[in-house]
Amino acid sequence: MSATNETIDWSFLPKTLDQYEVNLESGFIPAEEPLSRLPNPYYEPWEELASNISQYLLAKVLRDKVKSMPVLTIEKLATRREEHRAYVVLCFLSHAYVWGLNQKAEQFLPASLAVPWWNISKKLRIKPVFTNAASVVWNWNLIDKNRPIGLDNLKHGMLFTGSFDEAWFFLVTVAMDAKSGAILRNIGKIINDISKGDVSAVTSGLEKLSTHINDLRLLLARMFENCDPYVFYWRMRQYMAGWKNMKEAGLEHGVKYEGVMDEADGTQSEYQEFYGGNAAQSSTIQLIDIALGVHHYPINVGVENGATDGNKAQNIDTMKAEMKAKYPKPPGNPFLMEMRDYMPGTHKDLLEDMGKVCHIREFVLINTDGVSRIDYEKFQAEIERVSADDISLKNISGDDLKLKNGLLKAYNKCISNLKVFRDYHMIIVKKYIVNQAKGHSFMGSNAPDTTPTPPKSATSSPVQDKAQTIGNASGGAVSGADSKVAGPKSVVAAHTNGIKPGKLARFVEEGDVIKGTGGTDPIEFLTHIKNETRDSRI
Ligand code: HEM
Repeated sequence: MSATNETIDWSFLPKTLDQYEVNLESGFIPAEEPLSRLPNPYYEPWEELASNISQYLLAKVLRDKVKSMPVLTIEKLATRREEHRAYVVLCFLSHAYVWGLNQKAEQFLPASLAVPWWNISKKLRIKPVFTNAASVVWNWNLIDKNRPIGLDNLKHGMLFTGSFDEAWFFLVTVAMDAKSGAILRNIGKIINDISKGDVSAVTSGLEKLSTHINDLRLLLARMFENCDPYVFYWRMRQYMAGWKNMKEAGLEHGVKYEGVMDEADGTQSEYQEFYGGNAAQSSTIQLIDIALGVHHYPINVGVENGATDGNKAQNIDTMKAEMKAKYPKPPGNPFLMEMRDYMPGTHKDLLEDMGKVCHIREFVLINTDGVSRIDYEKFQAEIERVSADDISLKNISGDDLKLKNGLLKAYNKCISNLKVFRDYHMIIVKKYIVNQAKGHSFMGSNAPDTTPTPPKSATSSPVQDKAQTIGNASGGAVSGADSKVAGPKSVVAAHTNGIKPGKLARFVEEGDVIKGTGGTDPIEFLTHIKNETRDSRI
């Protein structure tokens, strides 16, 4: 790996980048590709199931095979990469076991999966549930080992369904998370430049960061190329779901990890409830929020609510102050903060430590006094907090208006691009979840116009053809070329002709809340997060 950090002094962090298990090429994505099989034959029972997961699901024999599998120890895992591989395999097998294929959800996870999964998760300091680390961070391979990570050089790792759509969903996220190498490098450089008081260098660092954020959006837009919203919603998504607030899917109390003992009293542990896998567990976007000082609050305490009426604003100010005391560093929103427990422990450490030393926003606030249109007093507290930490961010740009304006513009461009990224993500959520659940848009042929249009092939995918057949068979519910459907009931009718939706993949009526795999009401939650991003412009 080429050393790209010659000019960056990382001593502002208490640990080395190696200790955080990040690198400056692919960031949170490991420098060395993950193992695609555990080398020790002792783990053959896991690997045998792993290499046949979709076939065993289809034949409905996976649960029996898991039940007859021995309980293996994790003590024979010899390296960190082996530990990662073990976690990935156990995540996929356990979620396949619990959710099944068109089967009732299973609330008891046998010891053969539960015990090693619990232990390896503890060792990696991550939740024993399917996460972004399992599907993305430790679950890819390179086609050509001499070329860098990119969508044209990635092979998928483990999958539940074995479909192109699922592979693409994970690989797009790998490619996005791999951008965190350049982002991290850039943030490190900006922190160095701040300590030198070099406004021009900070400005150019922020300009680069705005480009990186834009690159993330362009990658996200490529989701439509090979991941069909129909397949995503009706076929894949259920496997990523967790067991918190999952009563309607048959897991009212969560899942019991058989053979896992309560550490306090040595008895069988109780039902466990964990959120499912979702990209809010990607450390990359949190790193950007931290870098830019974009603070998020619990729903209804957002910055955008502060301006409405006097009393409300006062209450909100109090609540905001309380939340800031509880979560002083961005992102701050309790759900986003909790998602850090679903990241590899070392990545969580980096985000926490970075939050303590990254004061780009405060630097911009101080050095754009007089040219920004903000009410300066409103941000006094933020600046005071930094001073209280004994960090000097004195005004070094003096009266140079050109420098000040350049800095302001570069910072605000980062915020705008992050807001556009979140706008775009919201479009994805509507297409991939909301429209599917409401039966408004059956297929993935309608990508938004704002970004590269999906290739023609996406409009005549095998899935779409299948849907047309089904539609015709059930009385013409699917209306021809653009695959729009009349509404949920007609699509339910279509489904009874072969495709059987699981409990999680289901239609909802107008006004019903559709949950994300992370368990949020995604539209309310994501609107809130993106409005706070918008309001962070200065
Ligand atoms: C088909 C594609 C995707 C869908 C349907 C989707 C859906 C969602 C949903 C529903 C949430 C709310 C949390 C929950 O309850 O699950 C969420 C949050 C989030 N997603 Fe995605 N997502 C997709 C792809 C991605 C990708 C590729 C990324 C890139 C890293 C990403 C980044 C995020 C982030 C960072 C959040 C937390 C909110 C924020 O910070 O803006 N998502 N997503």
